[in-house]
Amino acid sequence: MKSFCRDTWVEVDLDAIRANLETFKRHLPEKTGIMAVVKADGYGHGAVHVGKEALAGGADSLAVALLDEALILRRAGITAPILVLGYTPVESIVTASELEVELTAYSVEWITEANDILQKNDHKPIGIHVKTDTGMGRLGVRTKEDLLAVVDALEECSKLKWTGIFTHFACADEPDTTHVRRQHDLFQSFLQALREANKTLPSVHCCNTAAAIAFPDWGYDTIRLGIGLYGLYPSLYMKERAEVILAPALALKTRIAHVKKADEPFTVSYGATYAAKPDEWIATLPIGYADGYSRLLSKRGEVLYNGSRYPIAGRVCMDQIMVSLNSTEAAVNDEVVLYGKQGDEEISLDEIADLLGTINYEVPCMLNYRIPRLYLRDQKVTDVFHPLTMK
Ligand SMILES: Cc1ncc(COP(=O)(O)O)cc1O
Repeated sequence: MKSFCRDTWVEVDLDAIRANLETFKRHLPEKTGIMAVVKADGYGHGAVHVGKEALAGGADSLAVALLDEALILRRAGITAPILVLGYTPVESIVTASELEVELTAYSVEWITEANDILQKNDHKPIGIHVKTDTGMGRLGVRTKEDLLAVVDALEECSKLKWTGIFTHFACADEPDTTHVRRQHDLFQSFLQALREANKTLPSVHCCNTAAAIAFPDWGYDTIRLGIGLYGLYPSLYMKERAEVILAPALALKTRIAHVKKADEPFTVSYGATYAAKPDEWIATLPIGYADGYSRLLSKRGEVLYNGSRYPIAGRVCMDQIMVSLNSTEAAVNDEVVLYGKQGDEEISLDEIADLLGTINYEVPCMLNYRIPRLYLRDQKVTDVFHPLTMK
């Protein structure tokens, strides 16, 4: 029995995930590992399936934003190292210990309190990656003095092990490299300060996708590969550089739920903002803004049918959209592509991002629990996960 009852689905090509990983492995120095970033449910692609595929393809570890996201991966049987990149409230430290997940820290007070909590009931020790803020202005220590104080505090802890030091770049995807080079110089000065204090450095990492493409020799021990793993470029500039060729892994598809030909003019959707012309075919598709298909695509977005582009007619509804097929006759259950390729045409996530006035990262992250994910290998469905009906 099919595990979902509405003919709208995301397809994730696991061969593309694997190929993108291989592309970065070839691009990077041999000694540099890959930490697959699968936060935000794998940028909307499905953290468990993408995480398992990345690890099978040679990634050394996974990264998430939240401890709760690490919990889902552990529940799915993933035993590989997982780093939580964001802030974790110290009250959750026991959960991290039980899950054997590494956390990010940058505060002596947090470190001391975390260690006290773990010591109280002799919990398992956990690994800590120290975050340095070299110019992202988000999380991390900002001075050598604070960095040394944090590392000294860690070395006093019996339940916290210093296992990493990292920073995050704000502008690595831009043509002007002034900011990213300034960040990297500062990061290097932090590393030098630690060496001068006779500290043995643990795992060192600083590159996201953009920095891994532009500065592969900044790979250090590992890179944190996010958007590139999914076959998307961090910016148009990085796409045009084309130093690495990536394969988009995600497609969004649906089937026509209803179709009619206008014998006489009629209006379409809320607000009656679109008037169907005589002999125009209007198809209704079962997807809407409650699925994460933005209402901002009203009257702007297009879909692919029989390998051609057709415009959305009127306003995107909560659960449905209408498209104008012009004079093209269609039938219920015919397949329509909302994101992805059909024949020689493609509606890319970059195109959708432009229409929405955002970046490609956000587009797949918007696709939510109402849309099942179908995982493909050799263009055949090998697994289905439906967040709405499967726990
Ligand atoms: C700390 C951190 N590190 C790495 C990433 C991945 O970035 P890309 O998706 O641009 O590769 C995100 C992030 O928040």
